[in-house]
Amino acid sequence: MSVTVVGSLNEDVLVAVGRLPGRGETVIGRSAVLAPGGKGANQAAAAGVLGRGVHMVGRVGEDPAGDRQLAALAGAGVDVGLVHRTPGAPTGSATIPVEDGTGENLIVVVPGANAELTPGDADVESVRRAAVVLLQLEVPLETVTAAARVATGTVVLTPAPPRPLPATLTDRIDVLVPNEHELADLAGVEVAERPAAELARLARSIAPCAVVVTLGARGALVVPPQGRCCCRRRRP
Ligand SMILES: OC[C@H]1O[C@H](O)[C@H](O)[C@@H]1O
Repeated sequence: MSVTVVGSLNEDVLVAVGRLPGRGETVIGRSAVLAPGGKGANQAAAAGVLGRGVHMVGRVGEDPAGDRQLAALAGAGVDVGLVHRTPGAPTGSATIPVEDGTGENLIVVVPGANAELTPGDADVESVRRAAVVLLQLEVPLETVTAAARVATGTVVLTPAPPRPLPATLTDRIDVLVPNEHELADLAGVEVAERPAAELARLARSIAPCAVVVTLGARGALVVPPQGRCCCRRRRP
C-alpha cells in the first residue's frame, strides 16, 4: 500500500528539564539533543519503518539541518525524492523542553522552509495515486487543501497545530485525527475533560468525515462519518 505524507520536516532541539518553565520564567535544562522531527516527517518515519512505499512531500533548507532531516527520513525507509531543497530558507526547527517524569512538553516551531511548500508541490502523481495521504497543519493551508483536493485515496488530516479549517478542506478529508485540545480549539469551546458523547457532538460539528479523537492514556474515540463523507464520493 502506498502512503504519501505532505507536511513539515523540522530539526527538533529536545531539552530535558526538571519542570517546564512558566511564562517569563527561566529554568536550567539538564541536556539538549538534536533529533529529526516535524509532524509530517514523524508520520512518514513511523509509516516507513512499518513497510515500503512511503513518500514524503516537503521542503528543507540548503543547510546541514536539511541534510540531517533527509538522511534520517531515508534511513527510516521513506522516499525523499519529493522533499525539495529551498534556497534562502533555513530548515524548519522546533525547540521542545520535555519535563522529567511526566514527559509533558512545550513546542515552539520556526517553520523556515516548511512555509515555502506550495500547492504545486502537492499536485503530483505521488499524492494523486497514493492509497493513503497523510496531512497535518505545519505547512501552508492552501498546500494542505491542494493535496486533499487532488488525492484519490484515503485522506487523513491531523489538525496540528489547530487553526480554522475551511469547508474546501474538510469536505475532502476522510479521517480527521485531533487530540482533545485540537478538537476543542476547532470547535471553539474551552478545553476540559468531556464525556464521550460530548466529544462526538463536537467532532460532528467540525467535519462530515470520520473523526478519531486521540485521548492519550484513555485510548481513542472513533466517531463514524456522516452521510456526505467524501470517500464515498470519490469511490462509489
Ligand atoms: O509533534 C511533535 C513534533 O511537532 C513539531 O513539529 C516538532 O518538530 C515535533 O517533532
